[in-house]
Amino acid sequence: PMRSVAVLGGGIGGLAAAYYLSRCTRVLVLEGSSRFGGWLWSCRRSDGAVFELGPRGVRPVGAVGRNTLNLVEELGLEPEILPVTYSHVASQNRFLFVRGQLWKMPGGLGGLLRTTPPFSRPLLPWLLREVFVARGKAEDESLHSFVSRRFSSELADIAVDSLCRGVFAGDCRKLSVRACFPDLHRAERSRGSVLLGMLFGSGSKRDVSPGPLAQRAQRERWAQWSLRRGVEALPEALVHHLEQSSTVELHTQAPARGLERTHSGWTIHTEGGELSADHVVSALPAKALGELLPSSCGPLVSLLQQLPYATVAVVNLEYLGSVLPVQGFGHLLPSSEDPGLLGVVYDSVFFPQHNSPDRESTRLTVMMGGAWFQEVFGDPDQVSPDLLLSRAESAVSRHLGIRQSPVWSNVALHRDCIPQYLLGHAQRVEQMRGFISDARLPLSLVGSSYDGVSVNDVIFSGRIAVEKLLEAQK
Ligand SMILES: Cc1cc2nc3c(=O)[nH]c(=O)nc-3n(C[C@H](O)[C@H](O)[C@H](O)COP(=O)(O)OP(=O)(O)OC[C@H]3O[C@@H](n4cnc5c(N)ncnc54)[C@H](O)[C@@H]3O)c2cc1C
Ligand SMILES: C=CC1=C(C)c2cc3[nH]c(cc4nc(cc5[nH]c(cc1n2)c(C)c5CCC(=O)O)C(CCC(=O)O)=C4C)c(C)c3C=C
Repeated sequence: PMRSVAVLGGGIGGLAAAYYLSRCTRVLVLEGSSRFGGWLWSCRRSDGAVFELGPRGVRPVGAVGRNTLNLVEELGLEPEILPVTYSHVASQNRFLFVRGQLWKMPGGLGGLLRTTPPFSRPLLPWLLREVFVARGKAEDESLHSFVSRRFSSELADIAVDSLCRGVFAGDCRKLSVRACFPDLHRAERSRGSVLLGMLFGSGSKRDVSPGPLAQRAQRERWAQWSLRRGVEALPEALVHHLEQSSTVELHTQAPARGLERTHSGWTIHTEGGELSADHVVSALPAKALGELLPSSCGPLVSLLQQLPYATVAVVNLEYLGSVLPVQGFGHLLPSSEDPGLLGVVYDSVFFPQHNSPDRESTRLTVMMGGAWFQEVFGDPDQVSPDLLLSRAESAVSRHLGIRQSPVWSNVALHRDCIPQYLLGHAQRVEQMRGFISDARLPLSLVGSSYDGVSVNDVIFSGRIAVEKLLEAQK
């Protein structure tokens, strides 16, 4: 029988797993750093302004989106929620910076029928042609190759290249379509076409029934949401909830240093001594788990070590007044335009509630590096924050014509913050889980390293792991 579970890692994945576990067993959460939340990190200035250092918007769509909203409601966070609807200018206007200019991404039927630069042809004929393109034969394929084959290489070079930089900070020539956009892969497999998959469904996995908040999101057509005190309020509410429970113990500054198999489970080595647990839920980055496992888990360790990560520099800037020449969610750059500069988010457009109440200002976030970090900026340990700040300021000036200097800025270097699901990722994750099941290891894999990187995916991974664990106990 399972009497205790140790959750390693107190990011959103670990906290979500602890939340779902706390109803049925004793839980110990070990977080290595001095705070919970991992990459969910909101900088709250004393005047009330909020600047996001990590994620800034969560999408309410799909089973995973509904699941997060159900959690938000259960935690009593509904009064804190800041929705952005589909009709909002931030959802309608998405920009690309190509050949030295900003272009609005085409939308609606008119956008599909007309030639909309930077594309050289209307998009509709490419979409219609896609229905007749034969299924791919390979087990997995890069996103660039998938979109070039089924749509057009121009769409892959510009739109998909930029999109992958704005979600994975990664290179679409190396990222896996099956792992990064499983719906596209499934649509081709089941319907023979992405378009037909979108129209008629592609046999997606589990569903989650919407609670009242998720129903409200559907009714009001939310495109994304945040919280009044920033997205970090979500892990904070989870911690607060878990602290009330007599069966949960939470520790920060408690990094796991090693794992050893025992007859009934694991011994966990920490700086403060040894702990035991019947089951371990790892919500650590894969490579951190790889460093903890014993030599008997060699094949699993080698699979965990094959997952690379990208480093992103995040520069938050505040300008006095309303200085943007366009309104929208932000702009992305394809790698051919400027490999080191991923894009700029126009934070004050979609969440003006995070502006300082004392002055009218424009808040922007410049994101740099990603899969190109080393090539452009060199060793992350050596790069100076001043250089990153000046690259960010000059991008804002060049892309948006904003000549004034920011009145406030913050530079953060997020080392290895986002896993890169390269070709074969999904098969490797299957092999990892196969090894765990064959070796009967009391171990679950949760977090952004395996089944999706969005906040929604990571929370859902915690829920699924707990459900599988409890099913196996029956
Ligand atoms: C800049 C940026 C922007 C993003 N934007 C969005 C967005 O807009 N929308 C969205 O949905 N997603 C976004 N994401 C993705 C999302 O934020 C992450 O994928 C998600 O937060 C990862 O959560 P996690 O719990 O899996 O991992 P983490 O947050 O990495 O948590 C892992 C935890 O484990 C701890 N740890 C490490 N080693 C040990 C050890 N040995 N012992 C104990 N603890 C240890 C770490 O300190 C950390 O707290 C963004 C990510 C970044 C970096
Ligand atoms: C480290 C990874 C990410 C970088 C770099 C990044 C840059 C970036 N993002 C936007 C605007 C939005 N991104 C949104 C969602 C989103 N972003 C990331 C990661 C990075 N973004 C993830 C994992 C997600 C979640 C995707 C999902 O499937 O839910 C959103 C909100 C949703 C939407 O409207 O699409 C916005 C807005 C810009 C402009 C940018 C610039 C480099």
